[in-house]
Amino acid sequence: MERSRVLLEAARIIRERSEELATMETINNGKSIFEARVDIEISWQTLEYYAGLAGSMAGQHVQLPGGSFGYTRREPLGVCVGIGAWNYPFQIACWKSGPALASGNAMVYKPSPFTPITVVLLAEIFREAGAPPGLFNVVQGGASTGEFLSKHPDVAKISFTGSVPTGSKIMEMASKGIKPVTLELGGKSPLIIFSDSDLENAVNGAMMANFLTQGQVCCNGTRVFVQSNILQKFTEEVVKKVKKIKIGDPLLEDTRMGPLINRPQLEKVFAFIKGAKEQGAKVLTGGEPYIPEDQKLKAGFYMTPCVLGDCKDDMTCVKEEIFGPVMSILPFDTEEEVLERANNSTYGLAAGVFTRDIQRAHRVVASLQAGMCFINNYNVSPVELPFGGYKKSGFGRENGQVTIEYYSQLKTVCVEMGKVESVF
Ligand SMILES: NC(=O)c1ccc[n+]([C@@H]2O[C@H](COP(=O)([O-])OP(=O)(O)OC[C@H]3O[C@@H](n4cnc5c(N)ncnc54)[C@H](O)[C@@H]3O)[C@@H](O)[C@H]2O)c1
Ligand SMILES: NCCCC=O
Repeated sequence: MERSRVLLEAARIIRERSEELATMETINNGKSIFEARVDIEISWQTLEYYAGLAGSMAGQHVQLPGGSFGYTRREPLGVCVGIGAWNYPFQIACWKSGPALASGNAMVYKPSPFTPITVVLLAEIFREAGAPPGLFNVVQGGASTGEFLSKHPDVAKISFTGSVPTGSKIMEMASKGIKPVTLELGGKSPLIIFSDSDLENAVNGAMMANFLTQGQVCCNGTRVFVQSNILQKFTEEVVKKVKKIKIGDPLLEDTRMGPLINRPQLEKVFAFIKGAKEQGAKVLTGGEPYIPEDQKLKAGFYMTPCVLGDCKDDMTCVKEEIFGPVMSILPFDTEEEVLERANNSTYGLAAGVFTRDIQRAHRVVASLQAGMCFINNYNVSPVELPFGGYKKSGFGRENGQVTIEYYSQLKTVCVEMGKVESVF
């Protein structure tokens, strides 16, 4: 209950300072203030949710023959390391620290060097909320700092959010110390639109699946499979909407797309688009540098959101995570065919299906190889639901009750009420 009170107070402070924190997050990352507000809301909800679970952690009592019994205790792991990506800096820190602290651990958190600011505010908030000094710590730095933390003998667990190659290195380092890891990695998720869908809903779902945070979202549904008989109509509607996305100063109320995180990321996205064209895809809209009129924004890393048509499954833009505002549209004919193609990926973070046929919706998600599946929506993140990947998208979960298991260990106590029956 003591942990719960600290988390609840931290959530209250975040709520109270939400406008300031959202503004700082926009400056930190470049996402629109509109989206940053949602991130901050999800963040305080996360702390509230785990505050609720903190007081209810309990073991099991098990009766054994002869009056003997056993019981289990759920115990903290110790010092947990959190290593975060730059796309959701404050929210990722809350997704990790909420369950870690609720379970009785301490945390050392390393944000991405591209977004170092807001997690420091989170550390101040935890202190103000009554967390003892040293319970939640921030260490700034890049790869070498992450490696130092991952190899440190005093660290009991590593929770990592980032790319597959770095995740693989983290796992290797953790294996040397036999440390548990949670890996929240990248994705190339399928979004399947059946022709019986509510078209407007499906188009809105595809927009949500591709263009939040300048397309730099791990679970984005970037492989949009559309049933052939609605391909033309769907594509026209998507392109119309994408052209209307307001790009510009992310601190302005009506902006929906700010700059990408940095120059290398922007160049990487352009290289994917160039490669897509060379492999035969057609740019239906966007994919160009965008120079805002406002003088102070001219050096920003802006681009116009892009839709690619005439895509094929074996194109690089369809197989690899782009991590930018680029949607690839792929036609399909049958359910069986689309399932096979959707699952033909080394990733398995998320997937979505739009259909009015309820049986089909559940049948399809049951066959999708993805940890987070959406039916008739995409990219909503309720803290009550576990989030995480299959295959190379990682393992372990964030959010939901199950995450407590990833931040604690189970001790079993066996109690003898009779005499020891020695065989010697
Ligand atoms: N599954 C999820 O929940 C989720 C959420 C957000 C982002 N992501 C993924 O993250 C990637 C983008 O983020 P990124 O570019 O920051 O990823 P990244 O792997 O380059 O870096 C992530 C973090 O790891 C640190 N790091 C880099 N090299 C390291 C090393 N050798 N040892 C220890 N730490 C190291 C970085 O400094 C950063 O803090 C994308 O692939 C995206 O899909 C996944
Ligand atoms: N909605 C937050 C998803 C985090 C992945 O990038």
